[in-house]
Amino acid sequence: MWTLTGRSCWHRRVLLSCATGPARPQLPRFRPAASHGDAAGSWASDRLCSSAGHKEKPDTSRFAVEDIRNFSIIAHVDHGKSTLADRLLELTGTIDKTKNNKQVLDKLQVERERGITVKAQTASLFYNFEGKEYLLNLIDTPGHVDFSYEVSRSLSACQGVLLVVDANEGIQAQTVANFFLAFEAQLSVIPVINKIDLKNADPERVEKQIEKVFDIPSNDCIKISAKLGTNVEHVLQAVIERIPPPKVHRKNPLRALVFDSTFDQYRGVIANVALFDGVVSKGDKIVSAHTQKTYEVNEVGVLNPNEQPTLKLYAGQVGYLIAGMKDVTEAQIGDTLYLHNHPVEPLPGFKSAKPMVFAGMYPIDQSEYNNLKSAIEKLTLNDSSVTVHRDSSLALGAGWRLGFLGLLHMEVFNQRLEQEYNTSVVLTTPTVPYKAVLSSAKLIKEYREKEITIINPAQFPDKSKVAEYLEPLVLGTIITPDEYTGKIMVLCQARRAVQKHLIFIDQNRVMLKYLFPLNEIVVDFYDSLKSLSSGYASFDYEDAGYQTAELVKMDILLNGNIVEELVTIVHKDKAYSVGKTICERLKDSLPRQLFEIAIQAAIGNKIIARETMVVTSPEK
Ligand SMILES: Nc1nc2c(ncn2[C@@H]2O[C@H](COP(=O)(O)OP(=O)(O)OP(=O)(O)O)[C@@H](O)[C@H]2O)c(=O)[nH]1
Repeated sequence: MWTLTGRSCWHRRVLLSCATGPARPQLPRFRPAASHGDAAGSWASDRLCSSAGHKEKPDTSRFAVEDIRNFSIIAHVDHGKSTLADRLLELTGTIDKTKNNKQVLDKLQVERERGITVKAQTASLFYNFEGKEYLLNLIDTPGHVDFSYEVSRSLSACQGVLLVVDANEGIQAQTVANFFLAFEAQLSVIPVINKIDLKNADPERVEKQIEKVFDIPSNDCIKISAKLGTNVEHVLQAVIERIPPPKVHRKNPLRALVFDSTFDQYRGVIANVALFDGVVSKGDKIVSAHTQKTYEVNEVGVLNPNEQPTLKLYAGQVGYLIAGMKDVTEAQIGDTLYLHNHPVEPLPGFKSAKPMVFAGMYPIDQSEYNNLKSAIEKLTLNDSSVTVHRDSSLALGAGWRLGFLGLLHMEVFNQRLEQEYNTSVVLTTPTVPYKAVLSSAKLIKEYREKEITIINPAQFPDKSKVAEYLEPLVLGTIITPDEYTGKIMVLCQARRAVQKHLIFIDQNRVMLKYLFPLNEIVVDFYDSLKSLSSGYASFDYEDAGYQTAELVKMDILLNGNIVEELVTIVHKDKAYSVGKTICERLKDSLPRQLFEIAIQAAIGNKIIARETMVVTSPEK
C-alpha cells in the first residue's frame, strides 16, 4: 500500500511520463530556426525598407477609399502563401530585396521552427500603379485546418482573396475549404497557380481543376513562381483591377471591427482593426460595444508589417489601435469600437470558434500556477480560438481544461507558452466534446440544462442518468490520386465513417467526402491517410453536428486504483481494442518500479484488458 503522499507523488510521476498526448498530427517539414534574438514581433522590423520612405509616419490620409484594396492570401498548407507575401512586400518596396527574405510575415518562433504559418499577419503596402498610388492591405493566413479560424476572421477585413494553388499538387483539401470560406463571405477570388518553376508543374491541369471545382474560368488564373518572382507583378495588378475597394463611409461616425489582438507587456492590448465607417485619431475617446467601457486612444497606425504610427486611420483602412486596455478580458475579438457619445449598430462580429479537442493543462509545479494563469490569459488574447475552464486533479493540482481546434493547435499553443512566456506544463490526453442528454426532468433541473457537454472524461455521467449519449461529427474532405481510393475507403470504414460524396476533379484525382465521428480522426487518421497514399492524399474537415452513439467510460487502473487523468470515453465497439492499446502503451512508457504493477482497463466492474509490469531488480 502507498501512503497518500507516497502514492500521489508516484502517481504524479506516472502521469508526467504518460500524459504526453497522442502521436503528433500532421507536422510539416522543419525549417532551420531563425537566428537568435528573433523574438516574436521583432524579426521583420529591421527589414523595413528605409529607401521606400515608410520609416517615417506614413500619411494615410492621401488614400481615398477607391485607392484601397484589402485582401488575404489563402491556400492549402505549403502552397506558397508566405513566399508570395515576401515577393509582394519586395515588389512594393516594403522590404529590401535580399536573398534572406523567407516567410518574413511568419514572425513567431514557432512558425519559423515548424515552417508553418499559425497566425494571420497583416502588412500595409504602398504601391504605385500606372501613376497612381494605392494602399494595399495584405493579410497572410495559415493553411492548416487547425488554424482556419484565423482565416475566417481575416476575411472579415477583406474584399478579396488570392487563392494560391501549387502547380504540381493541384487543388487540395484545404484549397477547397478556404475557397468556400471566401465564397461564403462573398469576396472576389483571384486564382494564382504557384510554383510553375517546378519540373513536374502542370499549370494547365490545375487551371482545369479550378474551373471544374470552383467554376472559375481558367483564363482568370495567374501563373507564377513566388520563389523566383515570375509574374508576381501581374498579381498586384489583378489585386487593383479585380478586387473592389471597401464599401465604407468616412463621414459616418466611427465603426471599427477588432479582428485580432495581441498583448504587449508595456503598452497593453494592441487591437488590429478594420474601419467600416468614420475616422479615428490619437486622443479620441472610444467605447467598446462589448464591455461599454470608454478608453482614450493613445496610438493608431498601420502594420507595415510592424506597427507604424499614423495620425489617423480612415474608413476602409486596416491598422492597429492602442487605447490603454490593460486587462486581456477588455479586448474581445469581434468587438465593435465607436466614438464616445456616437453609438452605432455593432458589426456582426464572429461566430465563436468551436473547440474540437479538450485537454487538461497543469503547471509542473503548483507554485507556478499564477504565472501560468497570466500566460494563458495573454496568449488566449492573441489566439481567441482557445477556450479555458478551470479544472483540478488529485494528482496534478489546480489547472485548466483547454479547448483547441485540433491537436496541432494544441501543440503550437503549448510551444508558444513555453517559448513566449517561459512556462512548462503537463498536458493530459486530449478528448473530444461528447454530449449526454439527461433522462429526467429532475436531472434537467439539477444540471440546469437538458444536454450536458462532457469535456472531461472523468465527469462522464452514469448511464442511469442519461437518455442518450451523443458524439461529435465532422464532414471530412479527402483529395487523392485515384489509385489510392480503394485503400482510403477501407481506412474510412474502419473509422466508422459514412461516405457522402465522390467526384473526379480531373482524370486521375478524386475528391471524397465522408461523415466521421470526430474521435476517429483526431489522433492518427491523417498519419494513416498519408502513409497509405504515399503522402499524396490531403484532408480537411468541418463541424457536422452530433449523432447518437453507444459510448462507455473506460477506467485505467494501476494496481487496482483508478487513475482519474487516464479515464477515456470510447465507442462500445472499440472498447476492447482501445483498452488493449492503452495498457500496452502504458507498460512501455511507465517508469520501472521495484514492485509489480498491474495495468488494467475496465468498463464498470469488468476488466477488459490487462498488462503486468514486472519487478525490476535494483541496480547493484
Ligand atoms: N519551387 C518553388 N518552391 C516554392 C515556391 N513558392 C514557395 N515555395 C516553397 O514551398 C514551401 C512552402 O512555402 P510557404 O510560402 O511557406 O507556404 P505557405 O503556404 O505559406 O505554408 P503554410 O503557411 O505552412 O501553409 C517553401 O519551401 C517555399 O520555398 C515556388 O514558386 N517555387
